[in-house]
Amino acid sequence: MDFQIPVKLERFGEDIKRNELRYHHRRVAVTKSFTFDAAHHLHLYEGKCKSLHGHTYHLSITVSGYVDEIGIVMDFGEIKRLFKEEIDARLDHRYLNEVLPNMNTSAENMIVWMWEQLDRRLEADGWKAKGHRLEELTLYETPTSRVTLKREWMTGDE
Ligand SMILES: Nc1nc2c(c(=O)[nH]1)N=C([C@H](O)[C@H](O)COP(=O)(O)OP(=O)(O)OP(=O)(O)O)CN2
Ligand SMILES: [Zn+2]
Repeated sequence: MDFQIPVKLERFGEDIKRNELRYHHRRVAVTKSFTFDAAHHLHLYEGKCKSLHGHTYHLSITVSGYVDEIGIVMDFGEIKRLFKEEIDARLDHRYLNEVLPNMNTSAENMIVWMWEQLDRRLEADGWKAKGHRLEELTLYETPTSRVTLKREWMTGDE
């Protein structure tokens, strides 16, 4: 039996092709946000945070790259996989002073450590060779306290 593509559907396909031509190779940033829970205390700190306590941390990861043939920069699911393997698997429901023994577990120190893990992983998985870059991380320690790290501050391009 002959199958005919309806004219309307054919036109839709043409529209998609035109869209590809227009947006392919545009650099766009994609962001995905996550939470994890952990306990910690601060050394060299006078105040309540020198005692053991916990947070539900919120982390937003932003990666930029070129829009590909199907119209995406990086699957949000892929960012989730990086987060799960590099951050969540190591920090969720852990005592941070134990799993990050060489640093004081301030939000500032933690976000630089997270940057190093994610950036190394983008390199190792071949994303950087395709032009992808880690652009920005934002880490909320509480709903009102957050730290931010941008690519230019890590590379000295500011
Ligand atoms: N610059 C930083 N200051 C503080 C950090 C830090 O990592 N970097 N950490 C802490 C404590 O670990 C803890 O996060 C308390 O933070 P804070 O915002 O003071 O939390 P509160 O819930 O008390 O905030 P309020 O909104 O004022 O109730 C301390 N400082
Ligand atoms: Zn804290």
